Amino acid sequence: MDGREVTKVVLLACGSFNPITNMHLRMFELARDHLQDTGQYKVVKGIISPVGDGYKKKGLIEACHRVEMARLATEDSGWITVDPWESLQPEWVETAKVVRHHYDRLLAAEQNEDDVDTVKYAKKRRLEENHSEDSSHHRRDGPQLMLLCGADVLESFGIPDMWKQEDIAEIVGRYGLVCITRSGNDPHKFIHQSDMLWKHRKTIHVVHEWVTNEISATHVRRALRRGRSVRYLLPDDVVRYIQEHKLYSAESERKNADVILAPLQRYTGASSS
Ligand SMILES: Nc1ncnc2c1ncn2[C@@H]1O[C@H](COP(=O)(O)OP(=O)(O)OP(=O)(O)O)[C@@H](O)[C@H]1O
Ligand SMILES: NC(=O)c1ccc[n+]([C@@H]2O[C@H](COP(=O)(O)O)[C@@H](O)[C@H]2O)c1
Repeated sequence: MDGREVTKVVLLACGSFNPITNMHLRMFELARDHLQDTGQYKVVKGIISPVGDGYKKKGLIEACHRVEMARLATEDSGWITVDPWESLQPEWVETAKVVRHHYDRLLAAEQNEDDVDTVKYAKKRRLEENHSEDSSHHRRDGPQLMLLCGADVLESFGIPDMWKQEDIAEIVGRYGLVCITRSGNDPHKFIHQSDMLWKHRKTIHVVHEWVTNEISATHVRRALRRGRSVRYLLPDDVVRYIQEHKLYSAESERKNADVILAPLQRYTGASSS
């Protein structure tokens, strides 16, 4: 240690997790190693937040199953947990709102710890109230919340009408982003080509996954539909759960097939057919 302060970090991953794969779990390990290697951060918790049914992505099975599979997958982890809040919302929730929700919960937990120390709490509250987009989050002495995602999600920031610009600015500027490379994506180039991401490049941590690992949930669902083994792509308990509940068939893959994805419905005013 060189005397620099170490910031505690909570990593939040939002996604379909349809179903959760070993790669989703590996993302957390890669991100933790990367951040801790800098000597600036200590990752204290990981949160998986499966999206709600209102997201209406093609083939998205019921949230209760996706949450339960994520719970089974993380049962043995000492630091990764599943949070069902987002999955229980009746409508799709924008990711910036999900991040805010978890940040508020972290603040509330700190507040409970600090209740005895009113001077310290008042100071912290003042810092929060005077926050600017860029800095308040990093001045707190409690854990910092960062969004964890794959490079495909970072590159989706560039899809017209998919994300609000102010949401992107809030996520990368106020909280921070950890992005795992994925084959077919070039996050460094993407950041370089975006003025907004370039401005916030110091709070975007790109983690290079050298062992190219293209496990995707799409690939897993396809294998299941065809009666192929998915063992070693998913935790054994998740494989058993899928078999017991007969999840993922040609029929489940047709779910939402004719529906416009919720973010596009919201921003373009388009309605589902
Ligand atoms: N192989 C991978 N490498 C890096 N990131 C990944 C990988 N698989 C999933 N992720 C990331 O995990 C998060 C949740 O992903 P999601 O549930 O959409 O999985 P997915 O495999 O991309 O799903 P689908 O194939 O259904 O689109 C996203 O941020 C996504 O980028
Ligand atoms: N505008 C937004 O906040 C926005 C847009 C698109 C996707 N997302 C989120 O990104 C994640 C993407 O998941 P998938 O890769 O499974 O589609 C989901 O958690 C979804 O809610 C957020």
